[in-house]
Amino acid sequence: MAKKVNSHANSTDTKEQISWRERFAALGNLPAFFRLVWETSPGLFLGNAALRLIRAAIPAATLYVGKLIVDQVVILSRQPGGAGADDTNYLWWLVSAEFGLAILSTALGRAVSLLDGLLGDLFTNKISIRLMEHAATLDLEQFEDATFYDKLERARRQTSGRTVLLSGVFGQVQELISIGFLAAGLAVYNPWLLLLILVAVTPSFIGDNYFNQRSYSLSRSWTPERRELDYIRYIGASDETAKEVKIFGLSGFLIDRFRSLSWEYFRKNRALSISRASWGTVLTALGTAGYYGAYVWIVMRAVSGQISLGDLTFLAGSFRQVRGSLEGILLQFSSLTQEAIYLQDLFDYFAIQPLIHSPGKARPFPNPIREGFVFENVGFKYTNSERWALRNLSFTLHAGEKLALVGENGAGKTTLVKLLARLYDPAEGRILLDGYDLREYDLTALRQNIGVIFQDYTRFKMSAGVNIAVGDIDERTNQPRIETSAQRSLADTVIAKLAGGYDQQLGRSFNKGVELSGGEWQKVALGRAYMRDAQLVILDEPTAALDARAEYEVFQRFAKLTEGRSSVIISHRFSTVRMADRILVLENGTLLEIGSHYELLEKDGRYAELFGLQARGYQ
Ligand SMILES: Nc1ncnc2c1ncn2[C@@H]1O[C@H](COP(=O)(O)OP(=O)(O)OP(=O)(O)O)[C@@H](O)[C@H]1O
Repeated sequence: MAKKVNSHANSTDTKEQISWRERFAALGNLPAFFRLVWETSPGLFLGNAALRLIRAAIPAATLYVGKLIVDQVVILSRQPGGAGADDTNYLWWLVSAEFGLAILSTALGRAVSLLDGLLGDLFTNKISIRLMEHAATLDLEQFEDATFYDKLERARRQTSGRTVLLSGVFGQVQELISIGFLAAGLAVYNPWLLLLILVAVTPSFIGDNYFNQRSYSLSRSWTPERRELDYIRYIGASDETAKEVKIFGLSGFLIDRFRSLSWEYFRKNRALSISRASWGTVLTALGTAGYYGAYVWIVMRAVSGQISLGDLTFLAGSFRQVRGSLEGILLQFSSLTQEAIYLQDLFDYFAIQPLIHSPGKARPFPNPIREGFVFENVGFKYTNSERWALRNLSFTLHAGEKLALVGENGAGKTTLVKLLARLYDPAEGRILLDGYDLREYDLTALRQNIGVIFQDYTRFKMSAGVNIAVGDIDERTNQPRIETSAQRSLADTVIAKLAGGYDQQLGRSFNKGVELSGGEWQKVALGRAYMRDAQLVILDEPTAALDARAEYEVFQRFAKLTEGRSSVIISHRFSTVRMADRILVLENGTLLEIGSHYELLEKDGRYAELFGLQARGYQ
């Protein structure tokens, strides 16, 4: 599976240096990016573009009006005897026009930032939702892959940072149009001026590109460490870990780790920032020299009378603006390509496809299940592990049968359950349901028909009712059903004690949240198993935290309520296990023995040994 994940990876995944070709290639992500922005809000997108277009024309227009003003002033001042002072209508009209342009420019600037901000917020929400939607389609195995996590982390960072790219690209286009207007004016006087500008800004452009590339490489190569920093920050200051951090006195250890890791990153980043700032100063000075060279040329032409004073102000102003804008564009270009490369991470993440999915033409799920589940030589190995978690496993879980799984820690019990629910697919052999491979059935139907409560079930920091309703979330408003499920799992007595009843917020993270004890949480989580009419109910050590009386009662009820349905129970308590129709004993991922409690005792094998051990402990 890791191979599959990696095969989607961009080539930049494995190396930290990005070539120019890759930079330009990354720009290919822009159309897809703009499609996403467009889908976010066509209205805001169009409005933004239109306002920016108008704003792009303002600098050239302002400069031109300025030129007309200067020329007019010169004409009027040359009129004999101050006669010009009486003929100022045109002049004032020009001044008002320039004033109007200035006001318009500010207003448009504000409007554009407003639209940028709104569009950016909507876009961030949209990407966050897409991120979650996509995560929901992916395989559990993909989540357990460190490369995947790095990719997910980089993609997640895209959700907030992409608005920079948005206004960046829009700004670029606006600047380009602006330059077009101004350059046209310059070219009328002397096209060489344009060339001079290009030459003047090139050094700082190249320099900036170089440093952007290095900073991207640094940040990318530090993705795992950054994740670790986030993780340490979280466990160093979270309600879930506070207890152990205090008791074991872990804060010093955590802070030291955070300090050394973050300091190392800071050091590397600082070195880069300093050399970037120094080089930036030198290279920009070259650009400034180019500008003043051209300025001298323009001034000399004005002195020799070849151009008017108005022309001088227009040319000098245009030249300064074009240089500034061009420098901005070229600088932005390098950060734009960098942003576009970051975008690649986002699209890479969206491109990861789950390997576990429904077949094109799915077989209808049997209702009721007639024969049951048959494991045929099933073997499974976790991606990040060399060991077989399960191997050569063959047995049948008959329809309506109650099967208990027994085995030492790490024997493979939970793994077996995950294969039944198709959280993973076997690497070897196959699992049949009523004679057909599990992979031939619709995945959603399969999951709907299997209810699993895992030992590491999630304690959702939500209301008590929702914590039960997650067993069948579509029924979350079905209060009678939630309450019946709670009664069946003994959660009703827990909830009766809560001030807010079923609406009581659980966990301390949010306002007025109440924390439950381990056993109380377990009773609530167990309620999830009863929310749906699953044909196969699996409880993976569901009673480990329950007291003896509660456990006995839970299983009595469970046996009664799942009568006629198949169930799998994982437990280390033999008082529970012996209630099952058959018991499957696993050792190191292989089947050691299978049979009823009495059959296995008679056999006097591992089960009998373990049962004897526990029974003696109670004597
Ligand atoms: N996500 C995982 N990635 C890699 N290895 C795993 C993963 N989950 C489990 N394993 C390994 O697979 C083996 C079987 O684990 P499994 O959780 O199925 O055992 P178990 O019988 O349920 O144990 P326990 O009684 O402790 O719950 C163990 O060696 C474990 O280390």
